Amino acid sequence: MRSERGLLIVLSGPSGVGKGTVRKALFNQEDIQFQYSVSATTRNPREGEVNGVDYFFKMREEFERMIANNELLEWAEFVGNYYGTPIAYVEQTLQQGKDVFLEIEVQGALQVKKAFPEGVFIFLAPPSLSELKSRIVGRGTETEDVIHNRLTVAKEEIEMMDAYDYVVENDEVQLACDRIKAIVVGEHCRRERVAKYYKQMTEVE
Ligand SMILES: Nc1ncnc2c1ncn2[C@@H]1O[C@H](COP(=O)(O)OP(=O)(O)OP(=O)(O)O)[C@@H](O)[C@H]1O
Ligand SMILES: Nc1nc2c(ncn2[C@@H]2O[C@H](COP(=O)(O)O)[C@@H](O)[C@H]2O)c(=O)[nH]1
Repeated sequence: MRSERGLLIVLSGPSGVGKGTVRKALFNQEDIQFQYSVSATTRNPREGEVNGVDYFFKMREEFERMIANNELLEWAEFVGNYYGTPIAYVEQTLQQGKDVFLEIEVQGALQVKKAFPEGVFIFLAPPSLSELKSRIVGRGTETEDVIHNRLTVAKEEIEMMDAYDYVVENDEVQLACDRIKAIVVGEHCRRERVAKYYKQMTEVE
């Protein structure tokens, strides 16, 4: 027995820890049944990124209109650009009983936690700060200034780890994927057990 609404799964963590890499690896696996929520952003597309697949790329004015029209479940300004989660897709998909997967930064994840405390909040942690730095530098997509800013923010974000339900270390991509899948299976089982016992108890009365 599955609960009627899907689970909202939020993967978050500092820039460069490997959220995008782990998310892509997860979605390449055949047994994955989560639906990925594509975010909106005002940042410029990186080489190879496709509008509507990686992000919905927006002008600042368009994004601000989305904020004003309450079209976003959460949004944040991160190192000079807006990022946000379109609410309509998330609501419709959860309503259809499907699990929705968000990959977002920490300010946004904390906003989602307020709106959807029943979500599953996973903090992806680097093996060390020096490894985080080499990953973000090694990716080669940011200027030195942006790297410096992202690392400064990362130190503050790591302090928010405690607000999450789970911490998953991204030492190896496949291991991180396996841990996330195990968390989701465990959460479904836990919620189904609670629903079953709740039904039994209320039937007795
Ligand atoms: N487990 C891992 N071991 C080694 N390198 C990794 C691992 N996971 C990701 N990386 C590398 O680290 C870099 C950053 O990864 P990625 O872009 O996925 O991070 P991110 O958390 O999505 O960053 P951002 O928040 O800035 O978008 C990439 O070059 C990626 O290949
Ligand atoms: N609060 C939100 N953060 C988001 C969203 N989509 C992506 N992100 C996060 O932004 C940073 C930077 O991303 P990048 O693609 O420019 O490297 C990263 O931590 C993403 O996870 C969102 O909808 N809301």
